[in-house]
Amino acid sequence: MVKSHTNYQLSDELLSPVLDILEAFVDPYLKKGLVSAECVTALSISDKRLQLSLVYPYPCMTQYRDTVMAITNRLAVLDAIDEVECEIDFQPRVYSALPSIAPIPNVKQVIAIASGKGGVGKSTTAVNLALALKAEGAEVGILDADIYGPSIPLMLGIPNFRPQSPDGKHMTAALAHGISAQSIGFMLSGDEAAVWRGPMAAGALAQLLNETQWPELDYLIIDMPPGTGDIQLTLSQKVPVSGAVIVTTPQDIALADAKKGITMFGKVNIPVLGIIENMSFHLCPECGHKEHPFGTHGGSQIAQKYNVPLLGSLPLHINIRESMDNGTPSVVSEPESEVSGIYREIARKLGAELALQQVTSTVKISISDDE
Ligand SMILES: Nc1ncnc2c1ncn2[C@@H]1O[C@H](COP(=O)(O)OP(=O)(O)OP(=O)(O)O)[C@@H](O)[C@H]1O
Repeated sequence: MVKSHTNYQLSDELLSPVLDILEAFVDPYLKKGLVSAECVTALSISDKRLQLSLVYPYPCMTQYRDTVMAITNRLAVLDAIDEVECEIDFQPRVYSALPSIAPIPNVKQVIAIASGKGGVGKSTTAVNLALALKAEGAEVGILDADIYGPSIPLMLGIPNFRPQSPDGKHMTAALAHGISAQSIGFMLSGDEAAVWRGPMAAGALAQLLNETQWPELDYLIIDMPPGTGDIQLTLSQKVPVSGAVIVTTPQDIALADAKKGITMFGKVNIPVLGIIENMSFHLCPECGHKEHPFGTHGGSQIAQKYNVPLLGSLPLHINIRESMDNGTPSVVSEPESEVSGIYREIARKLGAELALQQVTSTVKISISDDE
């Protein structure tokens, strides 16, 4: 069946085997064939040279080369095709789990990164994840909503940035390592925000979010304040969030708090896209021995119990801390390292989970239309 968003200019005779081959290529993250996943947008042929356009709903630029090679090899078995020219693009939709809240101008999707408890590495994960999404081809911004300990200015190496207001209404965002950033830490000195009560803090954050002049962004990452209290709840109700991610360590206490986080997002109808287990294991730099200082399998157990994906597990690694302290997070300072590979894998999974959420919500709408 030819869908409205597709432009297939092949004879029926050729179209059918080409689509069969593309459908047999199952995307590892969407878990569907490329045709069912609606990634195949255009097909044409001239002089036995097939032109194929793929549009992914999640960013996966580091995989393009392998994907093109694999597809080309499979299509080359057809006699009618001598060469394949494959163009790949990434185009997320505008999507919020809370459609009653006005969208943020220029921002397609908002991802809240939360933790039930402080110190589990939420900000470290949020920053590396934002940079990993960028490395996979997305335009990304990050809002430091960790009002009682804004750490993103230091983590991105821009502690002295001060927003400007060219129009007297909006503030500029900082640009670091290719991503945009805004933080209460750019405006307040020392502990000024630490004395704010919940509603004041949530109000200030909503203002910071809405009054920032964000450039065109595919994803805005919000580094939430740690915990599951009033500020987090209010913030979740004021921001058009597309989905949330919970960062935890495998420790019992952190896991108990992560469960509270899942429950909190459930209350405000924000889907939890997955759990990231941080400081999951320690690799001895001397002998390579793997230790589990905070216990084992905690993240995967709660992921299973609450039926949310475990997006990935990060080691406790000195380079993660040191590169953050230097303002050049692992994903940019050591792009070829195993740790950066884990962050990029999580970024692809997260983008795909968001895309799948939208499919689920579209299905719900079309069912009610038929009634
Ligand atoms: N996987 C890791 N390996 C080594 N150090 C880490 C790792 N993750 C985080 N850290 C370090 O742990 C400390 C706390 O991390 P971070 O500030 O990201 O936590 P947080 O959960 O955001 O804390 P809070 O919520 O209190 O602001 C930092 O010094 C950071 O560099």
